[in-house]
Amino acid sequence: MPSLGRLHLITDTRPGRDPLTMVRAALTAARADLVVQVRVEDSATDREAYELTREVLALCTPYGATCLVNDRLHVALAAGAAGGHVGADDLPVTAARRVLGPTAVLGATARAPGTATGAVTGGASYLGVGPCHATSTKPGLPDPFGPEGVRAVAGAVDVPVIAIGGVTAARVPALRAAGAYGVAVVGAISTAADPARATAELLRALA
Ligand SMILES: Cc1ncc(COP(=O)(O)OP(=O)(O)O)c(N)n1
Ligand SMILES: Cc1nc(C(=O)O)sc1CCOP(=O)(O)O
Ligand SMILES: [Mg+2]
Repeated sequence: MPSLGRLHLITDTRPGRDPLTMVRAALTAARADLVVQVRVEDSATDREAYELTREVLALCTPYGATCLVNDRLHVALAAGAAGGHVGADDLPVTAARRVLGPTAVLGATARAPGTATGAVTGGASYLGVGPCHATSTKPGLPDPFGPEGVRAVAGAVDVPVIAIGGVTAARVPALRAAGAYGVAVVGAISTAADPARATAELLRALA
């Protein structure tokens, strides 16, 4: 299984956003250290998800960066991505692992230690743990649980924990101290005036 990068950039495909420009900018700063997770709106078609994934892969490959696909594992496989990420409304982790095969990267969302240990037993290679802080990027999330929520999950598992939700460079040290291996962001890069610089700041905070 490939070693996992510490900085995960999740594509921002809300209306008016330009995910490919954001990915290009982040790659210039992070190169092989970046993991790009292709996440599309639920209303997007599989064809749109596939085409975006192929475009993201074409950007990532020359840098040696990793491309994952959120939710739609058939798109990940068809496009040739390194793996996928599933949560409570997606395929169960054991089924996702069967779909992707033994060597793919498989992320699973875990908000509590019990879910986390179950996901690892089912074959997750990393966990997305959040929301750590309040976020306006995704509606309907439970209340943020801060670094202490990350600590509870990280203490229960032996796979990398990727903290998500309202993550900024300034918040990275506390999340790392709580046991996060890395972080996943949307807004910290996609809404930054200078996305490449924002990426470099996140990487510095993670080092
Ligand atoms: C790294 C990471 N962590 C958590 C999530 C959230 O996944 P999920 O709970 O399935 O919600 P959606 O992203 O599908 O709306 C994630 N995508 N990545
Ligand atoms: C897609 C997603 N999932 C979350 C979770 O907690 O499961 S938080 C989130 C959005 C993260 O965006 P931002 O970095 O802009 O806060
Ligand atoms: Mg999902």
